[in-house]
Amino acid sequence: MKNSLVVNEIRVPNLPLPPALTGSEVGSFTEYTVTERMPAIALRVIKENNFPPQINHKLEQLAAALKTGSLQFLFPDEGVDFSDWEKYLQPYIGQRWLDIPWFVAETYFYRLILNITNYFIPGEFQGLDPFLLQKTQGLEASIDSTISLCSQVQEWLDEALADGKPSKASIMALLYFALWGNRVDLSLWSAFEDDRSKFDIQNQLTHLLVDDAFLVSKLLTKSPGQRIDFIIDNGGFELISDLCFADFLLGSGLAHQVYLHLKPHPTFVSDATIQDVYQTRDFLAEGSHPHVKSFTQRLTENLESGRLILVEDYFWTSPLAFWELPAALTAELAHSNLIVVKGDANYRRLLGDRHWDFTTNFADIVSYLPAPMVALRTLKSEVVAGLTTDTLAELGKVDPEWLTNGQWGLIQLVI
Ligand SMILES: O=P(O)(O)OC[C@@]1(O)O[C@H](CO)[C@@H](O)[C@@H]1O
Repeated sequence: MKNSLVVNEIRVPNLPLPPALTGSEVGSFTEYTVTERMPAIALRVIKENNFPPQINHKLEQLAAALKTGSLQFLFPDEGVDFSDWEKYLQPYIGQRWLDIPWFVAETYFYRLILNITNYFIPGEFQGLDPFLLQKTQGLEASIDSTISLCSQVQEWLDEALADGKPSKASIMALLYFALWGNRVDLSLWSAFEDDRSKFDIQNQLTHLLVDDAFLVSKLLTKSPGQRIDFIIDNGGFELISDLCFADFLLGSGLAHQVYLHLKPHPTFVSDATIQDVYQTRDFLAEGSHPHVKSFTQRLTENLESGRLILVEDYFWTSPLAFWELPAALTAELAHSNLIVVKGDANYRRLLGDRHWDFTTNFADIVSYLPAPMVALRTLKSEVVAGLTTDTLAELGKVDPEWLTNGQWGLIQLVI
């Protein structure tokens, strides 16, 4: 962990911290999210569930408060993190949702939805995922892509067995799938259906702002039998892409153990929990395609043997910056040979959701990490680091919405 500072036993970036994003930035995507997208998410919870009127009324009040209102505190519930949230919110109580750091507002917004819907209260709605309908629909919509990906992984595993080692091309392809997972459809496969190892990489590469995929494949093939840790993002096909990647890492011998770090409760609508992994496995096991069935059998074997380990921690649903990782989690991740950080919200956490100059050296910010890390992120928010001025000039010309439309990606490795 080069050039990181130690402050109160927490390693922080050895750079002055820029201000955090807030919803009060007029005309920003952050403002649009807090004033439009988040209220719509709260109202959709009403539509997609059968909560009683008193719960629905509180959800309507929350939706209305986001635009101009002030933060309300959690109603007492039995959530493990209840007292932590009292601490997190202390500096912000009474302030407008728009004026507090966006990452605090957003992580808290989802915790408040669970508070309102009695997720942590014994009774009819305890443990009920308010976003379950969207997660189920996402799974059902990804069947074709899942069959294609499981068939391709089977082919790559057979090749690795025959050649005595996995190909870098297969590792890179799985990195691209893990990156674009939440929008993959069959259009990603090459026009030549019979040669799926070359799925539409040309399109991928033109939309990658930083592509360290080859360097990651070199790191993974340098010494097989490693421990790889995934900081997981969304459920649905993105989770299936991550599970396929883990399947390949274990099946090809590149990894002897893979950890999946999941959310301890539903959040950000589609973020995956341990329960989502089992529900995804069970859903896929019901299918009849042989490659999907063998994938789910290997998944079960890897879970039962302890080669694939599912863990959760309330840090991943907290508003804390990645550099505020608790000591126990830092010590755990220090055992990893590579930490794979998935998605936009986890990337925002890596950077503390702050206004870094986009050309700031990415490694200088995330220098606090206890192991090598690769970020796989499609851009959906106005936070980024590690770009060149040429890239920025080009992007401004070709796509003014490049920061937030999810059409551009990063594979950024920090050793
Ligand atoms: O972590 P993901 O699922 O990739 O993206 C989640 C997210 O970054 O997307 C939205 C921005 O569009 C934010 O509200 C939220 O933080």
